[in-house]
Amino acid sequence: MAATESASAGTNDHLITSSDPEHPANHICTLCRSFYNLGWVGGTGGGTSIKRGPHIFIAPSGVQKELMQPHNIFVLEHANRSYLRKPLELKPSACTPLFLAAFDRGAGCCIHTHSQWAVLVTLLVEQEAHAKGEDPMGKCFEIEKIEQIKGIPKGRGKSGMLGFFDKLVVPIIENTAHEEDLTQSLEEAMEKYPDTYAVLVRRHGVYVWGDNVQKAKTQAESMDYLFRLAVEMKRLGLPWVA
Ligand SMILES: CSCCC(=O)C(=O)COP(=O)(O)O
Ligand SMILES: [Zn+2]
Repeated sequence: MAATESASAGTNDHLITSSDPEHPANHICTLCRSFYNLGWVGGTGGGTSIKRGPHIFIAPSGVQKELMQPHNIFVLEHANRSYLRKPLELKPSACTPLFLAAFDRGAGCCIHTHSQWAVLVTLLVEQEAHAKGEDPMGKCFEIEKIEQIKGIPKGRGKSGMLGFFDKLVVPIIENTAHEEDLTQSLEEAMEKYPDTYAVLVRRHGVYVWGDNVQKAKTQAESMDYLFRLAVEMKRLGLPWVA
């Protein structure tokens, strides 16, 4: 269902006004500043969305994500996809339908990064498939026996985290000309790999989500650590799986 605008979308400043640093409108701005410093959301790419109660908080599209202020944040009613708050002269993030795909499946926060490590991993998986004479489409990034895998949960509806001897499998989808056109293939990957908390986008980046902000952040950091390590392992000729 596409998002629509409610009659009062220009007002409702109370929805984004709080002295609590963990209020989603404040938290999105703080997180994006730290993600910018990690190289995740530079050049306006990438972003973060948080769901609290019935409301989804969304950054504007095409803005410098590290400079956003709470008054720039959109608020969407999850149940009927209608905007309760729509800052004038701004458009909601093009990632909104992708964030919604994660929220529809129970996530509390979704992080989209343009990390170069994520992009490189998608290229290395593609290169390896070509080297074997295989079709890279539908291939996943797989890695095992690395301690940081323990930073990723076992799966939706399962308790606990992956163990050292578990294999982490992250599906990869093909990029499209427009961010929103990724939605169908992202949802297909989510259905095909119901345990995944991340989907890589070839030559683009990664979507990582979690039950809440803390978990999504931990998972995004763990994933990025593993992507970076995987790139360095490949450079050294070390295999990702035994
Ligand atoms: C140079 S960024 C291109 C768009 C993109 O991939 C992205 O993640 C940012 O989308 P938004 O609409 O949130 O600016
Ligand atoms: Zn993007």
